[in-house]
Amino acid sequence: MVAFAKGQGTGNDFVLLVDPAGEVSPTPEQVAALCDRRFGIGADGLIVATRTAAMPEHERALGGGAEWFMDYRNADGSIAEMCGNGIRVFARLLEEEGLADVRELVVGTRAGIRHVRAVDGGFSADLGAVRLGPGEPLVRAGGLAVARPGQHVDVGNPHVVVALADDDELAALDLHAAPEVEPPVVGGVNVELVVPQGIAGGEGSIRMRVHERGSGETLSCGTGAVAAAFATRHWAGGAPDRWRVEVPGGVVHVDVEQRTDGEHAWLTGPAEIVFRGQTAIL
Ligand SMILES: N[C@@H](CCC[C@H](N)C(=O)O)C(=O)O
Repeated sequence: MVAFAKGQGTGNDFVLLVDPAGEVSPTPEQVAALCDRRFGIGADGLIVATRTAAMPEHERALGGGAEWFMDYRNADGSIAEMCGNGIRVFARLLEEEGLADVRELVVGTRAGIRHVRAVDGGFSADLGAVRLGPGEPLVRAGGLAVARPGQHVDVGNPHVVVALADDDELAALDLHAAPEVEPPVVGGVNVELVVPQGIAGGEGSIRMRVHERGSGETLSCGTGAVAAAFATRHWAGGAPDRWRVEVPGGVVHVDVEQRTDGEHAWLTGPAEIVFRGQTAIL
């Protein structure tokens, strides 16, 4: 039996393992079994907390500086570079286990080093330089009569953001099947469907639903909220720098920070561990 924790951030939920020495190495089939909502624990993804020193290839690529590595898998067992909600839940787990000082935490990920800070009610994470991609993919989603143009956004992992006309159109979407993106993105893509709600007092507001690569429709996606904020800000002409993103599971905030390597996104939101147990799946 292996000890696990279950955590969530705005309803994006994760099975978490603490595996300091990197001994567990779950197979894709085991990840899918853990995340299965009927036969397993149930989650949108698996997060394994491992000491970076136990993962020499990642330690070399990151160049040191991060004691802990967040190894992220989607619910279907596929590997993802980054998880914006997951990194806050990861920080909460390390805090509760007494394994790190989370007032200022440095985390190794497949997308690079990420900085996380404890704030009132949750955590803020610098998700790095966000890049808008070229081209205008066409997206077909269940419930939309015609294909809509999208915006590629790289948040360390790939996203396509599509603007919808209004909240009724957002509510009527059927995201049981993955939206089709044309031309297709090799390796798959996360798709955010957004309705801009306006700008007031220097803060933009968006409502969003998401279909995550490897997990299906989820109640929230942190990197997706960042992608949605950056695409909407781009469509609005490059401002404002603070965004409120409402997802089915709650609200997160995105702040844009100008840095020498580009515009960084700070993602702020809640994170909690909801239960712990032992699993026979591993
Ligand atoms: N839910 C996450 C993103 C998880 C990875 C994503 N499904 C992918 O495959 O890139 C988030 O909060 O960012």
